[in-house]
Amino acid sequence: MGIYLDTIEQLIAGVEAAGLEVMVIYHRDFDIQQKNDNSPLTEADMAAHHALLALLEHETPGVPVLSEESGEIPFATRRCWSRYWLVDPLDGTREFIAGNGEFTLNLALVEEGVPVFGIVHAPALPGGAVTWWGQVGQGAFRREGDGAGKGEGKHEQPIRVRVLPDPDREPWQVVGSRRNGRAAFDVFCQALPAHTTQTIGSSLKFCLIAEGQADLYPRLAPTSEWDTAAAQAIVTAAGGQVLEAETLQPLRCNRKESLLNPDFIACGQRDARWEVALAKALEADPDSR
Ligand SMILES: Nc1ncnc2c1ncn2[C@@H]1O[C@H](COP(=O)(O)O)[C@@H](OP(=O)(O)O)[C@H]1O
Ligand SMILES: [Mg+2]
Repeated sequence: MGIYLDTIEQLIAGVEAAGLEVMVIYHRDFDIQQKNDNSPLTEADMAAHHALLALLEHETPGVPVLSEESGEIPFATRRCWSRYWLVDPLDGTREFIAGNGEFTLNLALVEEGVPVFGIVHAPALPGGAVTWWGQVGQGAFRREGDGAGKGEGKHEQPIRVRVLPDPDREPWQVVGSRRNGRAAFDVFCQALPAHTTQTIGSSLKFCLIAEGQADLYPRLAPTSEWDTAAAQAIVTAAGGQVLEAETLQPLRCNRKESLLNPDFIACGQRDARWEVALAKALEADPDSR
């Protein structure tokens, strides 16, 4: 079913506007609270949450919305949703607090458990704001600018994953979290052919794969469905895949009571050499993961 182009333009404009609200808070002092799971929550998470909920209600009235900052919605209710919005208003809250710019606003449309459309907006990158978006089967795109004229003027570029290079000629590029799952990431990398690594916060890791700047993102540490759905749609639309680590089947949403994802790997292309490395990392002592 997906979503029409004119609605996509309105949604991107709305996400950029929410990004501008977030940036106002980023540049001033802000409150930080602790959530029940001990993760931090800032004023910016809530400002983006409210802005994105209002946007979705306006653009697609009647389509249910699940946001990281919504109250819990029982599985008995959600399992009846054939189509819904899954929102992470501010992914990389710890990076937002650290002030390193590696945070994103995330909007995914999920149909029958499959993320089919996604927007990831990074308002605070060193070169200025960037938005990635993609619709499965119709391509993925990258545009620069914050929606208010800053950094604008460059055309939207179609993006595509890159062909996995011969590592003897060009090392594979592997991306990982700054903070989570470092030990398992290292076990995985040790079993790979020639490669370089980069750590970066939030769903930006997937966007690097979608635009062919990275080849692999192994995630052998917890995430929730809102952390991955928008970026999975973009990676898939760009020709890549996001696969459960154990089964190498595409990651799916809304299949169970818990919203936690299994371990997964995002890739531009499958290759037996990294699949062996992944199996080794999964076999490693769980305490080191
Ligand atoms: N123990 C845990 N359980 C569930 N999700 C976790 C987690 N530790 C980290 N995360 C998720 O990892 C995200 C950060 O990813 P990364 O480490 O790649 O930057 C967080 O996003 P939020 O900032 O939206 O909370 C959070 O959802
Ligand atoms: Mg998140």
